[in-house]
Amino acid sequence: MLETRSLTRDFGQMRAVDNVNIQVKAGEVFGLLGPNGAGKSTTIKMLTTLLPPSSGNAAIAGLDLTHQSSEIRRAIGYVPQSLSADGSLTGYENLLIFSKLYDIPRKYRETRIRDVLEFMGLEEAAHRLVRNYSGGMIRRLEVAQSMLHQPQVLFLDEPTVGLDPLARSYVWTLVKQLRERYGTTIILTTHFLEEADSLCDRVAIMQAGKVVITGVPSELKASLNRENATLDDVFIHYTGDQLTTGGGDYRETSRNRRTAQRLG
Ligand SMILES: Nc1ncnc2c1ncn2[C@@H]1O[C@H](COP(=O)(O)OP(=O)(O)OP(=O)(O)O)[C@@H](O)[C@H]1O
Repeated sequence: MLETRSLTRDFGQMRAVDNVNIQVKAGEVFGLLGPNGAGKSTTIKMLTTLLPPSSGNAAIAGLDLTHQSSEIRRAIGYVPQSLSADGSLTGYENLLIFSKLYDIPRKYRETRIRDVLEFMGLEEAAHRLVRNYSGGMIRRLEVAQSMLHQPQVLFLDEPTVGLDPLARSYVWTLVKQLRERYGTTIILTTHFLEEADSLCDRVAIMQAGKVVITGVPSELKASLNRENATLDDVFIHYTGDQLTTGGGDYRETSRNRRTAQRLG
């Protein structure tokens, strides 16, 4: 369903994503993990056609990233880290705008909107202003927006950042159900490794732009040959001590805090 070939992105002298090769099968939940600044969001931005690669390419749903970007946009959904719902509109109105953006024929709009509202548990809140929603409800609305056109591949960039544990676990449950009900292939980034462990079929750990290891969480843990190894242990094993290697700059820190603040 998705394959990258030496996908690379430079910002000036800095190589943010360095020859990344990943393959994701149809219906998989695939986690992109890594410390702050590892290149996860930049990879997702390239795969969602928002940022052109400096070199390399990818195929998504059988489409070529470089030459078929508008077709790819129809085949994918994307929930960015930053806010993608309008607080001055109701949930229903936000969904209506997205259904028009996605060119969903008028006769299907109402049914699709009703379906995603029901799926995300937002029917009762549909006609309330989004600025009065909780952080968890906003995230669920954003996922609802991104699945209106029934995408084959859904990208979620830190879907649970800034949410309390209960709201987080609800979002994860919905992600699981999304795959089960619609067979959607899901590619997500997260810093919650325990959750990635229980949710993702496979993960790739990135550091300094490169994928350092890819695998099934249970196999990665077993490969450490340590009793009760966790995905945290795997992460530390492959990325080293982040206190000595940086771990995010001012721009990332302020962006993450803003995201956490608006959802918190
Ligand atoms: N528009 C940009 N201009 C310049 N540098 C950028 C830009 N976007 C990202 N970078 C840099 O690219 C590197 C990778 O950033 P990216 O946001 O992809 O990391 P990340 O793994 O998603 O981090 P986080 O977990 O904090 O979201 C970082 O060093 C970052 O400062």
